[in-house]
Amino acid sequence: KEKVEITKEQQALVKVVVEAYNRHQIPQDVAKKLLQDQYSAEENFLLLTEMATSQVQVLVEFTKNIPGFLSLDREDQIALLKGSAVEAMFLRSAQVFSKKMPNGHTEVLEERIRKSGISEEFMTPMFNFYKSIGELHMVEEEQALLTTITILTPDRPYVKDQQAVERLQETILDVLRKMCVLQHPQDPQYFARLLGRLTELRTLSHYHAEMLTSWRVNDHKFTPLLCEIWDVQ
Ligand SMILES: O=C(NC1CCCCC1)[C@H](C1CCCCC1)n1c(-c2ccc(-c3ccccc3)s2)nc2ccccc21
Repeated sequence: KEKVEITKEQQALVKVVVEAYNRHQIPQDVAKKLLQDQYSAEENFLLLTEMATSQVQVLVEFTKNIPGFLSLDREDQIALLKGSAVEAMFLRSAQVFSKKMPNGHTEVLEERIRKSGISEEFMTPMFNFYKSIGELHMVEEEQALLTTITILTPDRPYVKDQQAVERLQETILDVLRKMCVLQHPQDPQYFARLLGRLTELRTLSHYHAEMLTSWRVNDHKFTPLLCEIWDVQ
């Protein structure tokens, strides 16, 4: 039975990433806001564009703290941000949805999202993903490292030096694998299941542009930043 141990520098890396992840989180209040009132499709669309815009800004700040990210080619940094922003948004949404809430609140939140204006056909894949993330009961280190692994995906469009990104991603994968073994000794498949969620996340993210254009509102207005990130308009 191999003795798994996290090295000093790996501990330091996790600390930097988790602190940055927690520091750069948009206020959790989106769930609270949604629980307070039932909004119209227009108000929900506006809320999403506001949330998404601040999430992208937060993501940029977060990546500055990923060891090695700023040493990548500058255009590759942009390509990684552009390529992972939607996935990071769905992953964050899943984590917000899976947070422990008082009895009945999750059901209300689900109802509000179902009635938010997103067309029906996307609800099943979206909530299947949210629930599969919830079932993992990830600790915050796992959430932060999984988001980092998503950002450091080498095969995003327009990435030139894929090897450099692969090296950074492998560093994070290695420490996450060890943490999973230590955190979930009874479940040797846990790390594999965690990575399997990233495949589900990529599939869900394929629908994002259609989810936006089919939102039940008359006029779909996007900020220039979101046009960049969301491949719309
Ligand atoms: O505010 C939100 N998400 C924030 C994004 C940034 C990070 C924090 C969370 C939205 C709201 C949904 C209801 C209407 C208002 C917006 N949200 C979603 C999304 C469903 C579809 C989404 C999407 C994204 C991109 C493209 C096409 C579609 S996001 N799932 C949630 C689960 C729990 C709490 C909120 C949740």
